[in-house]
Amino acid sequence: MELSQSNQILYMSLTAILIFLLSRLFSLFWLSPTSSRRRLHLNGFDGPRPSFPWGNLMEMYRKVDRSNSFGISHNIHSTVFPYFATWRKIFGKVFIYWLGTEPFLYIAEPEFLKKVTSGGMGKKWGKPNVFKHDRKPMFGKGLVMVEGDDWTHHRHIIARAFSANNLNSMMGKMVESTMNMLDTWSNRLAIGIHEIDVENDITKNAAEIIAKASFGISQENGKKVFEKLQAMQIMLFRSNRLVGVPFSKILFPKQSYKAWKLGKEIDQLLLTIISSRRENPASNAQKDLLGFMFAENEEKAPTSKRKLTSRELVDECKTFFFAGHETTALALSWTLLLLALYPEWQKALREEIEEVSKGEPLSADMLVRLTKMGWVWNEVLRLYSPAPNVQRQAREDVIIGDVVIPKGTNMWIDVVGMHHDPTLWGDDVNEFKPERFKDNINGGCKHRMGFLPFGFGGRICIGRNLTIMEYKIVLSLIIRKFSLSVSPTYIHSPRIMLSLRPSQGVPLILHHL
Ligand code: HEM
Repeated sequence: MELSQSNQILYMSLTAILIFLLSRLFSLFWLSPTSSRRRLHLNGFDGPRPSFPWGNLMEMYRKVDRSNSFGISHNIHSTVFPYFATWRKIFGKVFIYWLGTEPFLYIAEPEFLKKVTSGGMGKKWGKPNVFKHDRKPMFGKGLVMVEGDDWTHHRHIIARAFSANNLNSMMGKMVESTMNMLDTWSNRLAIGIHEIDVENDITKNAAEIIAKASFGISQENGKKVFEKLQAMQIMLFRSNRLVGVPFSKILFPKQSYKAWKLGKEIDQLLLTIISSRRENPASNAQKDLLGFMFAENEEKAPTSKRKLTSRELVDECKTFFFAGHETTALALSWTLLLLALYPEWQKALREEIEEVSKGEPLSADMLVRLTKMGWVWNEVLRLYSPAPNVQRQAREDVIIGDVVIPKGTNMWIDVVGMHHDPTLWGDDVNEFKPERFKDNINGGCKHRMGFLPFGFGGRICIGRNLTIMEYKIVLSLIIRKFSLSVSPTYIHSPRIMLSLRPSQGVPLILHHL
């Protein structure tokens, strides 16, 4: 009798817990998104109808033929974002769509973007939590992800580590890695292989450069970190995550476990590098970002100021690797393709390099004088922006006049959409015309927030000086030595895989000059 009574109590308690959990889940994943949707709708934001629990993901993942069978067109927006292109025709340049149960405010209208983010509004936006979870193995609590006072503190220390002097001291590492890549290209040419998938090699080279620049790979542990970071990159890249869908991680347990395990190994190795540098201050003086952050952290920061912990330094090293190498490699790969397509620009840049360097090795001062290369850089970032979108999430209600963007709403800025918008750039928007940047740093865009390859506001990319330096060095070394033309096997198939990639590689035909 007593036993059955205690069984009954246990049964009732379990039922109560289950009902409580189910109602919490119901409220979190159904009631709360539904009420957000109603609020957004009342504030005039329309958009495609979401379904539970996918939101609009099913329409977004629908297969479309993305290859451009009619030759190479730079009019890529409807190829890379077919769903946005369709919804824009119906709902305009600002609307709401859903990733799972997460509302996203789509923006391809720079004036609207300015209104909701400028002045005091900037502080109301953070980074979307939904991506923080998804990208944790890559960025941890590095600069890309932190917010508030933590962000100010990290940004301050890291910005100083990225000073012009520090960056200049890294030039040698960039030249060294690139020369090794070019030697392998020469060897292939010597045995009659002229077709090279430059994207593949450029990405490996950029990964090596950023690893050297971030934490050094001359020692065993550095090399291991580099290899594991590359393995993680490939794995995360292959994983098809259902961002925003509740519990979607449990659908991919093997990948999640592998990413977690690799992440732990990388952390451990980086922690070992950091402790060995702490214990041996002589090796601390290494000219890489970790060394520079150490210097800022340990020596220059007043003792009263909080320092970056070893754990935070680990996350920053991973952040530099993931935020820095693929983006730079893509800018270079798209550039090589465009220079192969437009030999007159290849020639112009080659002449400029010779004029500036007079055959001498490049110095930091010479890089600044490669102005035409600067126009090409901007034009490539405009047409094929490696970072195709910028995101934020409202940390509190954002009120502009009568319109309220409720706390928790994510913002998705369609950079590709704005960079290809004829109302902002004119009828030649889809043409490769580097000279549009000749007398205008905004390339003649009618709105200063219409050209955003590096994001905007306080969170603008911290690595942009490093990346342009690497770009100019690698590109100069390549076009000084080789002529480039497009291989008949090239298929123009730009695709979004986190970044904007040539999904079938960039096979080019190379010849020694
Ligand atoms: C062509 C190359 C690159 C492109 C197109 C690019 C683009 C971007 C964009 C769009 C953002 C987001 C800005 C925002 O949210 O408003 C960003 C942030 C960031 N980038 Fe880059 N990036 C490049 C190279 C690099 C490199 C080489 C590094 C480091 C070595 C780097 C490190 C970062 C970091 C740490 C952030 C976060 C900044 C913050 O939140 O304060 N990036 N980048």
